[in-house]
Amino acid sequence: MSAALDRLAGIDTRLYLVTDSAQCAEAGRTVAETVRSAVAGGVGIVQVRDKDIDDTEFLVLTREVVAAVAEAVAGTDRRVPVFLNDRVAVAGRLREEGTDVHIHVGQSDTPVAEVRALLGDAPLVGLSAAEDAEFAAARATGAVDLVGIGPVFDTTTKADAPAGIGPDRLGELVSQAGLPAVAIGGIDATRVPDLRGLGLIGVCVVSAICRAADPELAAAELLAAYGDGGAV
Ligand SMILES: Cc1ncc(COP(=O)(O)OP(=O)(O)O)c(N)n1
Ligand SMILES: Cc1ncsc1CCOP(=O)(O)O
Ligand SMILES: [Mg+2]
Repeated sequence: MSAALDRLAGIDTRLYLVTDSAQCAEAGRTVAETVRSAVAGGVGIVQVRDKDIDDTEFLVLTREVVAAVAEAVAGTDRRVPVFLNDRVAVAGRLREEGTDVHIHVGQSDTPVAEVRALLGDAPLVGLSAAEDAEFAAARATGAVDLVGIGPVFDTTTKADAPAGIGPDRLGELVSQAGLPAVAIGGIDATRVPDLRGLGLIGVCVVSAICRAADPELAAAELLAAYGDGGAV
């Protein structure tokens, strides 16, 4: 666990934004504008997620997001990593160009060992996991930096998501995980207090920021409600 935490050094993991291009557009903003504002409000990790565009469009979108993060952190010592959802080939292309991007994969996506074979040791790798066998397999690879557990609450953002597991079950899973863990699914500022003290390194949101009238304010409110996450 401590080796995995070492690889996250310097990152404020408490608030992790996963982007949704359609939700940002409905709110009247680009993804990049949303990310710039949310990072200014305190988001410490960004994941680019869009299931409706091809790799070329995803490459362009990710470049915009990387630039938005750089603008938001300019003049500070903040390290705000950008993860790509699935798209290992796009991540490889960006890394070859010298852009420091990272990868999040699910259980049905490119296997973690393959991600490492393609991208090497440097990028952070996140994996969705929700049961003991998945955590054990993740630990056995020695290649997973953090796990995403959820949905913790019901969500409409991810079409194929199962029902929320609730904070109590989440707490059990976090203690089984043996890896740094973030929670995802249906999280907003009213629910964040229920996720304190569960041993998480942070919470992930999509709609709570992408649909917000003011992403900077939404991020600041989420962080105020989460605080230090509660004593681990
Ligand atoms: C941080 C984080 N945790 C979980 C997920 C879900 O990933 P996955 O199960 O691969 O589902 P899709 O996001 O690909 O629909 C995530 N994206 N991020
Ligand atoms: C990508 C993903 N994986 C599990 S739930 C989810 C979507 C979470 O979206 P929201 O924060 O809007 O409920
Ligand atoms: Mg996936």
